Amino acid sequence: MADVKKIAVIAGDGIGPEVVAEAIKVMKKTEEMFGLQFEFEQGLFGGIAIDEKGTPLPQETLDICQRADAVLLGAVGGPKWDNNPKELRPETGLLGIRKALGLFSNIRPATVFDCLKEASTLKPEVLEGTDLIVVRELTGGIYFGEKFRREGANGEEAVDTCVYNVTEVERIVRQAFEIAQKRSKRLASVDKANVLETSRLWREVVNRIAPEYPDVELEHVLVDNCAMQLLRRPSSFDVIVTENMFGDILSDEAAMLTGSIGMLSSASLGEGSFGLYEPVHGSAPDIAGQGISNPIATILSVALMYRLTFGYDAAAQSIEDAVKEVLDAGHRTGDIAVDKSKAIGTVEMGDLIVAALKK
Ligand SMILES: NC(=O)c1ccc[n+]([C@@H]2O[C@H](COP(=O)([O-])OP(=O)(O)OC[C@H]3O[C@@H](n4cnc5c(N)ncnc54)[C@H](O)[C@@H]3O)[C@@H](O)[C@H]2O)c1
Ligand SMILES: CC(C)[C@H](C(=O)O)[C@@H](O)C(=O)O
Ligand SMILES: [Mg+2]
Repeated sequence: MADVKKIAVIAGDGIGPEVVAEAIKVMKKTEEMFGLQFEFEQGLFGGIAIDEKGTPLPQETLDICQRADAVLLGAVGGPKWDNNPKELRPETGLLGIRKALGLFSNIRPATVFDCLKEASTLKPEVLEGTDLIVVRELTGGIYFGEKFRREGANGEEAVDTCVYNVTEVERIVRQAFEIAQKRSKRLASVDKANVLETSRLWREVVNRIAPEYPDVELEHVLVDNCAMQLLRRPSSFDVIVTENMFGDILSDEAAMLTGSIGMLSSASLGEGSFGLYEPVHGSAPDIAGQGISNPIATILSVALMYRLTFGYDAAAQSIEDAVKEVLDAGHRTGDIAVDKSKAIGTVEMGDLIVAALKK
């Protein structure tokens, strides 16, 4: 039996609780099969925490996360809280937890399953061989810079500042080079160095670090061009490293290569093995409560947790193989179904993946 690992579960809003329930089902099955032991502790987070505790990230939820070995997060947000002031927005809780836990590195793999090529809006031949990772800086940049309103010469103005220091760039870029070294050894650093000072600093740091990784082929790509090349030649990318906001946008774009945002898992990491694992998608208010959301992004996030935090590689592989087997057999939730009339629900997809797990 492996040691007991503490998992903080913060399911959040909208489809968050639905997809997290399926991921926990998978974790429980792998406990039996692989001799793993988890202790789950639930915390209120996001809009539901605003409603019940008056803040999106209650201290007790942060405490649960801080005493855990890993965090499993669903999603936050919804129209109910969209007009709230900043400190009473679910998204502020999400940024707060990333910052409080020091999770500066967000790893978002976009792997195209062969059998899902027809689910993408792109031509199958363009997608052939696409398997990339977006490494997104997660605790800096415009998300965390000073924000304020002021009275300008022409009336009210809003200001968002974007700040990066050398240390913040160095640590994420080193991680990206190291990830690239373990993969196809190609790194695309994405910036807007033709316009932004933060991007010029970013590029300088990348160029200074690059000689330490001579086996990795480096290209600099401007973000607007990258957005285009992701659709034109997605399979030529291996690891993409970029700042916070560019990474947010490019990872949703990369999701469309896989067929749906419901397929994209993520790991948020700091210096040690502790990590927060969540699907890339949001709370999907348009489909919440209908039992039709795709739980695969969250289930694949568990596989990332097993590999990156716990080193449970066999159990991680079993989850990834089970997902592939279920998709190969033709089972689809609505977001990835070509024939929507044959789509299955969230719980059914979770059950099929649990049944396909093998030791
Ligand atoms: N990490 C997070 O918690 C997170 C991430 C993104 C957005 N959000 C929040 O979620 C709310 C909704 O945002 P949005 O609509 O821009 O993005 P979204 O990702 O929630 O939804 C975008 C579209 O993708 C679909 N979709 C998303 N996940 C799906 C799944 N698992 N299965 C099937 N379809 C899925 C939705 O139905 C919707 O049509 C907002 O409040 C936003 O701030 C939260
Ligand atoms: C909800 C929002 C704050 C968040 C982000 O922009 O980081 C989301 O879009 C994501 O990609 O995790
Ligand atoms: Mg996003």
